[in-house]
Amino acid sequence: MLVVAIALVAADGRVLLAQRPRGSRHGGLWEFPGGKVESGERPEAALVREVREELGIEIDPRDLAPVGFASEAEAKRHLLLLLYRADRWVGEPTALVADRLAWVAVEAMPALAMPPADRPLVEALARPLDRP
Ligand SMILES: Nc1nc2c([nH]c(=O)n2[C@H]2C[C@H](O)[C@@H](COP(=O)(O)OP(=O)(O)OP(=O)(O)O)O2)c(=O)[nH]1
Repeated sequence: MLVVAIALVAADGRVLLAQRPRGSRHGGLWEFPGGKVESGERPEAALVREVREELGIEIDPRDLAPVGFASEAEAKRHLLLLLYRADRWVGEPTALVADRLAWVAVEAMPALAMPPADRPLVEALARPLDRP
């Protein structure tokens, strides 16, 4: 299963997380907005579609930069999760699907309940901030 997700980075460095609806798989956990890539769909096009559906914002695919990926064995399938980042978008993100949204400092993410695959991605996101 190929999933694409986005780290929307605000001017103050905080990143948008979405809380998965209670009752769904991983319900209540905080994640990067995104979703499954459909058959024959370009990953970047899937991400542009997902943020439109879930957040009501528009992103130019040229503003998507790769951060890293996670490869995670699940019970009945294998999850390949690609994380991109974007510093530019049009519109104000709205919780159209998630229970709620929050702008979170990357340093605060390890304390949040997130799906296991997201842990290495949070580290990848934090890495550029470690540089002098
Ligand atoms: N969008 C997103 N999905 C994530 C993250 N981490 C993680 O393990 N996932 C998993 C949860 C879901 O199984 C899948 C995302 O697909 P989706 O959001 O379209 O899935 P869905 O609710 O339909 O869930 P399901 O069919 O797997 O039950 O990737 C993340 O940071 N962002």
